[in-house]
Amino acid sequence: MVDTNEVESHLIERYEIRRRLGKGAYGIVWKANERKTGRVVALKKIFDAFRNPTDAQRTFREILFLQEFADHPNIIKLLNVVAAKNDKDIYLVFEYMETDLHAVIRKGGILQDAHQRYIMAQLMRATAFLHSGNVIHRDHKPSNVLLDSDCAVKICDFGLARSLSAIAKRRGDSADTSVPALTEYVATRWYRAPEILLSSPHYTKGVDMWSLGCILAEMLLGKPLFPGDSTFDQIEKIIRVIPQPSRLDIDVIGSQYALSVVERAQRKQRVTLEQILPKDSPKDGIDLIKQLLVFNPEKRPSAESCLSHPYVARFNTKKEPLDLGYQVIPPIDDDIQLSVDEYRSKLYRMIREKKAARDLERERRYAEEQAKKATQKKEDLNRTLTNTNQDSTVSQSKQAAAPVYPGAPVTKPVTAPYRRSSKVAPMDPTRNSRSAQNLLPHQSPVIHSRHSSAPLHRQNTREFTKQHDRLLFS
Ligand SMILES: Nc1ncnc2c1ncn2[C@@H]1O[C@H](COP(=O)(O)OP(=O)(O)OP(=O)(O)O)[C@@H](O)[C@H]1O
Repeated sequence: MVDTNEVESHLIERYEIRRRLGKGAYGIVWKANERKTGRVVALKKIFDAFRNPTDAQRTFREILFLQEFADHPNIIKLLNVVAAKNDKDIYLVFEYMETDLHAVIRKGGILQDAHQRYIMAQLMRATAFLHSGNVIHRDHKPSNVLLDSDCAVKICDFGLARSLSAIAKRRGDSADTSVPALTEYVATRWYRAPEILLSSPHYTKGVDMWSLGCILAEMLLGKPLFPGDSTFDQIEKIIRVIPQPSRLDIDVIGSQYALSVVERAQRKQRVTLEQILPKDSPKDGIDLIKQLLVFNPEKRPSAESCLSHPYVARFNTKKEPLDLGYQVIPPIDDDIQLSVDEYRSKLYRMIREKKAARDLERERRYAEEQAKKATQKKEDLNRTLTNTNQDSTVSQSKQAAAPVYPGAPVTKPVTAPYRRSSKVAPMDPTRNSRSAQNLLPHQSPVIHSRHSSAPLHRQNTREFTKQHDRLLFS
């Protein structure tokens, strides 16, 4: 039963709330129908989004990064941001996904080997894209991996994401791409890399790669690989499985406690990954996990290089770019906490500016497409005219070189009428390549039918904004 009191009336006017999808630490997510279009969306209410500077910063980051990475098919699309009338809560409207990886793993028996590989390939692509913008997600875990019935993956929840470029810029040292550890880092313990657990003063893209290793192991195992119930228990569970770190590996993370904690954790009986994982686990899958779950973050492979690993290579068939093309630098220094009001007004301004820039870009692309179409039309028309002239020339007289009418230019003899099929256009390799989806068994038992995913960002954007000044985005 949906408690509609939890959603403000101006949202109810716009969205029909269907059912609750999930509840996280920061908000509730509902499935809803946009009344005007009927499209299915996920509505996330962030409670008291600006309660204190830390929460305000989290809200700010989440929206900022969602906007930056919106164009990747494996990253959830933010369709709208709606401010609550109380100016405290914020509603985020997302494209709807049927389930998440946590729910699917918990049900058990749904994911086959091909699904698991395909999911990993998509996670690697999304992560490579984020990392290309020099951003780390910092909260990769199964409940942040959304899925649909075609096994398409979209990662969500960017509340902990951080820009490495911003840190480097602040330090005036572009080569240093690590983030100083922050006390507010609250990512789920089970997926935390050892350097975070050991309070390393900095961390890198390697933290996401560690979490991806944990996710793959969880898919094979059917339950979390390292379900620690305290920070030390977490370290112990990790250390007894992964290869023993060398002194150099421990020094690399620059944590003052690391050596003593690791030595204490090493007292536990060791166990191999092969002993923990099911007997029929694919060898290449185990190999990928072993590469990702190494103590020294510098020795973990990058997301991009993982895409050529045999476990995922066959499923890496998508052609969308892996590179954002620029580095994301948030307009607010991450280490300076602003007041709640400053965050709020900066956020609203940023959303509006981004939207204006995107509208402009969309219009530019639209104009470009139209110009291309017009040129094509003109060419087609010219071709048709030429053919008509040629045909009539041939049929009117066999004297091809003779002018059709006095003063007309001499037409060349036509040996065959123009036929489109006589010239075969070069094949677009991306169109005919079998997508990974085709390789997969369709319709898994619990992930039901997929909803249409028309290019939503093209729909009625202006109208929405005009309709209600609380609609910040759209
Ligand atoms: N676009 C979506 N489509 C369908 N379900 C979604 C969508 N977005 C989120 N969910 C569901 O809601 C849950 C919580 O979402 P989200 O992680 O964004 O919230 P959160 O409060 O930031 O969570 P956390 O406590 O993990 O930080 C997800 O695990 C997922 O089950």
